[in-house]
Amino acid sequence: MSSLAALREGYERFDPHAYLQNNYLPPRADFSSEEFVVPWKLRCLAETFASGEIHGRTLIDVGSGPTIYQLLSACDHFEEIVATDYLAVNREELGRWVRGEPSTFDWSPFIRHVCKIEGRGEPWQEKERRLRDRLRRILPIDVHRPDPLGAPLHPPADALLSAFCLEAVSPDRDAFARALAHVGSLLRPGGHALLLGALGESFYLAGAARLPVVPLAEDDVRAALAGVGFALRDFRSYAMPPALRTGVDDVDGVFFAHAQKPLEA
Ligand SMILES: Nc1ncnc2c1ncn2[C@@H]1O[C@@H](CSCCNC[C@@H]2Cc3ccc([N+](=O)[O-])cc3CN2)[C@@H](O)[C@H]1O
Repeated sequence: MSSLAALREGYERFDPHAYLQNNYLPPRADFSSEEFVVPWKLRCLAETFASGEIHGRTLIDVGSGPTIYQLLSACDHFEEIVATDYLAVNREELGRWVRGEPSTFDWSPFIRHVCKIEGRGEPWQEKERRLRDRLRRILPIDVHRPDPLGAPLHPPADALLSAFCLEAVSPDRDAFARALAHVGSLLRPGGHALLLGALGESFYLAGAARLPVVPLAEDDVRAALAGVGFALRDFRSYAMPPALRTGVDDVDGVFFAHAQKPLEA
């Protein structure tokens, strides 16, 4: 069986609720200190969007999984957010949240924290409403296809965001670089790409699923972005403290990269 086929089979056992518990409840989702990983991720995104430089009509989120936290600062700067994922169970989880259906994951601690660090005194319910209003499409995606959505995105995305997806669905660094090139084709020339991902991770758990991950070093991310011709604008990394090494994966750290697709193709 090819490594991609094995990955696809592994994802059939992916449990969104277990995944959310593993990564988006304490201890990792502890908002008491910026030393914890979730506040660090939210700050990277809030600070990047605070410049006002990144805005437009459409932002696409690649490999959204069952999470929306990654869109909380972005949603103020785009008319439409397009979420995507490979698994129907994740797309359905996102749809239930957008529709405000009961018994979906409680993202309010994340929304409150983002409103706090954005410092505009915005009631968190307004941010929640804005994201729900603007998250208008939830599409299937396969980053291993040259045309990940199966058809071009109209209009092309003005910005692309992807959190913890590409390294978790690529058997090796070359596949990671190819997936980046594929998703980069969804972004208009001059558009901004924001990537969050795992460093040094070789596996993670999501219920019955144990998924392989290509362990990346910072330079692998930089090289992949250079390889697709994107200009690196910002690169930050976070070292996972022992208290957050809970056994749900073997992540050494997290990276945040802000890059820009050149105007001329
Ligand atoms: N071919 C495909 N194309 C696109 N998406 C695909 C494809 N196959 C699966 N997918 C889709 O991609 C997946 C995205 S979730 C990937 C999880 N990444 C690893 C996990 C995440 C995580 C989160 C937070 C923190 N932290 O410290 O804060 C650490 C870590 C490290 N462990 C999943 O939604 C699947 O459904």
